[in-house]
Amino acid sequence: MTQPPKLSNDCFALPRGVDWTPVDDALAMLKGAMKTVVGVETIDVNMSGERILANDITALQSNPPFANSAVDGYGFRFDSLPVGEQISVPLIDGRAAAGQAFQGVVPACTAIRVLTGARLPDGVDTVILQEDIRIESDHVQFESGLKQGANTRRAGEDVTAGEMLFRARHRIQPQDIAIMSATGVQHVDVFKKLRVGVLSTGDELVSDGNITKTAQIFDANRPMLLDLLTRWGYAAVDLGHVGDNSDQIRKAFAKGADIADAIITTGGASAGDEDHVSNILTTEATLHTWRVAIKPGRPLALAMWNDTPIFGFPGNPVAAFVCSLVFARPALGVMAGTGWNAPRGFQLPAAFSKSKKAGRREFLRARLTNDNHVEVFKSEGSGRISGLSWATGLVELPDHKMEVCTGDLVTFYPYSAFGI
Ligand SMILES: Nc1nc2c(c(=O)[nH]1)N[C@H]1C(S)=C(S)[C@@H](COP(=O)(O)OP(=O)(O)OC[C@H]3O[C@@H](n4cnc5c(N)ncnc54)[C@H](O)[C@@H]3O)O[C@H]1N2
Ligand code: MOO
Repeated sequence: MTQPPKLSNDCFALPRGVDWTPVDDALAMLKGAMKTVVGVETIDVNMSGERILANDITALQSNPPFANSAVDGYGFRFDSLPVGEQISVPLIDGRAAAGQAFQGVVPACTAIRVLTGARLPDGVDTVILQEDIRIESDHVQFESGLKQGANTRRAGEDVTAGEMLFRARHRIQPQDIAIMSATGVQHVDVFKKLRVGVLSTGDELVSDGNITKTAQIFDANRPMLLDLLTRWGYAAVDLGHVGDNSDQIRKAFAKGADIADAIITTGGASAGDEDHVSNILTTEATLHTWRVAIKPGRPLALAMWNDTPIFGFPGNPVAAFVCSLVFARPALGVMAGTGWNAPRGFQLPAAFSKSKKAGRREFLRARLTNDNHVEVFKSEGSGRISGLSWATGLVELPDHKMEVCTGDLVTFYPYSAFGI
């Protein structure tokens, strides 16, 4: 009688004889396989948040466009001032305010009222704060000691007309909209939004309404991933959910490939009796990588359905989330036009200790303690969704590492490193 295999009781063990793909190899494969698939459109700059520039952008005018006052005060020509410790110059009629330029030339050795943002009148190159003067007999009086040009902003001191603001492939942030607007850029050429379909699979799932059968659960992955994709600036396409049924899954893939540029599915990715996603992708699509040495997320499929990439992620929500950040994010970035963006992590001391198997990369839900150590969530269970909200990022334990001790430097990626 043949003996059963030795007990592993570790669904993350990397069994002998299976070709486990290291995370870096899977990422390199993805990087090589992806290309930008979206066209270009011209849009108003004020609608361009999170969009990806298709061309370089240069300033159409300088910022500031003209020399102006940085404060409310009094302006004069510096080198016309009388010499001495106490200075007194006549105040002329008129004033310069933001949006209301003074018409005329301020005579030498006189001062004029100026307000913050006012174009510097001709004949003025320096401004004194109103708090530093007194006015007596229509004269502005103050102590010497100012520098020429004080309290003024030079034309173009921030950006000059023609200067490069952003390179193509830059993802536009709110602050970018400010500098483009300030420098007269009103329209930008951006890549059309990448359309990414999200499909949940599993007989147990319920999307809306109430759970009616004893073995049903609410679909957590699809709303999470749709929101994630929206935050990344993509058009998230809800492909709904289908049961563990090959025909339904096949139909959903075909529909998804018609209306989206890429598809993320969750569930059915491992090799169980009802894991139809893996079966279909293995037999009917071009499967690029399968069984990646990562925890969570070991059973994951990266496949091409005709020309449409399908990311087949595990059903466990934590694994679906982590795999989306690690694999889908950079790959979708290439498809959408930003190029491959690896997350930037920080080396910080661990507030935890842990043993792990060599040969697989692990991502744990993590956050920073008050003294900037990295602490991890109490459980590694990849159905423990609440830990994703407890955490403020992920800690990455490298493939080769077997032991992490308190105080060891570990790589912490705040969620913002993944664009969320
Ligand atoms: N004998 C083994 N069993 C399992 C292994 C293994 O190596 N040997 N690996 C485990 C790991 S790790 C994972 S991850 C899962 C991956 O399985 P599937 O991708 O086939 O996912 P499912 O079985 O469909 O679902 C797993 C789990 O997640 C729940 N789920 C699925 N979709 C959703 C959703 N949209 N919202 C909320 N929860 C969802 C599902 O009900 C299951 O509980 O396989 C393990 N088993
Ligand atoms: O790898 Mo499974 O990834 O725990 O949830």
